[in-house]
Amino acid sequence: MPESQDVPREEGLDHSVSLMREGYMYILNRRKSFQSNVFETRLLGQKAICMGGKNAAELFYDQEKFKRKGAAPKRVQETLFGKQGVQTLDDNQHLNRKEMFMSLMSEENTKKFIDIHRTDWKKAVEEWTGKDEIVFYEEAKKILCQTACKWAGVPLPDEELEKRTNELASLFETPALIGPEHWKGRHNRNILEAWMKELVEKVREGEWSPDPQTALYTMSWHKDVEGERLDPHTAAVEILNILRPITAIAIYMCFTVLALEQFPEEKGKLASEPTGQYLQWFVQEIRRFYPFFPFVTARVKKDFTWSNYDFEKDTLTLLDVYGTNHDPELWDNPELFHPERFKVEENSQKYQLIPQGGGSYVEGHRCPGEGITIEAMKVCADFLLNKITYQMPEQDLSYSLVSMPSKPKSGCKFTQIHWKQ
Ligand code: HEM
Repeated sequence: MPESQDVPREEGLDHSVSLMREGYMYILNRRKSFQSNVFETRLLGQKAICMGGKNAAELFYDQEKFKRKGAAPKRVQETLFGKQGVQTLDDNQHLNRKEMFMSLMSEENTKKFIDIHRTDWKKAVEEWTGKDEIVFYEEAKKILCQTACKWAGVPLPDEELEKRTNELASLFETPALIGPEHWKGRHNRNILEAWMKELVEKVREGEWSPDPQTALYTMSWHKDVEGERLDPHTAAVEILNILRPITAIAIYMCFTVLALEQFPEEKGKLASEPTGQYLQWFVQEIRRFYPFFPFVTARVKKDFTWSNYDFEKDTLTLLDVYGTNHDPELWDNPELFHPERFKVEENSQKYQLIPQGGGSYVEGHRCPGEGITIEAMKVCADFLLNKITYQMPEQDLSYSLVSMPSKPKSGCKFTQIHWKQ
């Protein structure tokens, strides 16, 4: 599909309803029917540009051309992101904040994360073996919430685990819902921010001393571009920017279960390749193949022309994340689950495989948690394949391409869980 000479325009007053109705496929459907990787439409009562593909991703991550200020819809800020977080910053302020996140992702800290996570998995499996049935999604969220809090230096008594897991999960489960279900997410954000704010104040007053490598310590003492400490609310938002997405890896873990169920031949391939290379490809393919983020948003920073199209300052712009990962121009048989496609290194390129954003980690808005997401998924695959046996009773494992975020409908029920001998 060309970045068209005449960028097509979707006629009509507003297409927000179509976006909700078509979900992950909204942009790709139109890119295909317009035969163009860029088109203009109207969303949320304003003009919007939608684009997808490798060249569009490269353009979208050009910090000179796009900004994030004012780009996230209110319902997303009030649940998923929070206000004043790194997602909403530009230029030096963003760089300063992003360096703070990246300082947590060192090799040593990643190793610490993996060790904690393995321990939490073992503890959880001990409990599962005494139960008739578990819903894997619910259990994975608890394991991840526990790991996230330990790794971030946030104290979490066992009796609060379920409550905090549910609160954190509602931040990513409710942004696209309507009515009371959505308001639950907003309410829980207020509760969680108050919890984190109190902890930051305790750290600053010397009442709680987390390890200096942790998010709680780092965000409590971080200084912004003016050399000032973050206000406690902003520090709280950023600590939640660690705890929430780690808990959300449960969705990818469910898709890991599903991939092993839908494509059982993968088990043999994973078993016969001891170096871990195939596991890396398998995890990459899960992140490419299954839906998570449908798109990401920005606004045009200043007027510019690209492929004969005039991008006007402040126009809302959506980059098609799901559609780029399923783009027939970039992927052979994109609807085929085929981990071997990652043998070709270019396929992991920074503007092609973009389930967690594209471009640079430090200068751009690409997800800083990509590395630990991949590691957590590998730990999960190792437990499912090598450490435990389980049965999956009859259940609805289908997933929707409309509800966001999507996951297998049953949540993946397991019975007869045992340690592998
Ligand atoms: C569950 C799997 C995850 C998915 C699907 C995911 C996806 C994404 C996406 C699509 C973006 C936006 C990129 C953009 O705006 O251009 C993002 C940004 C971000 N993610 Fe993740 N993420 C995941 C896990 C994580 C983890 C584990 C962490 C932290 C430990 C994390 C922290 C962040 C932060 C702080 C940002 C904002 C970065 C910035 O604006 O500079 N994410 N993620």
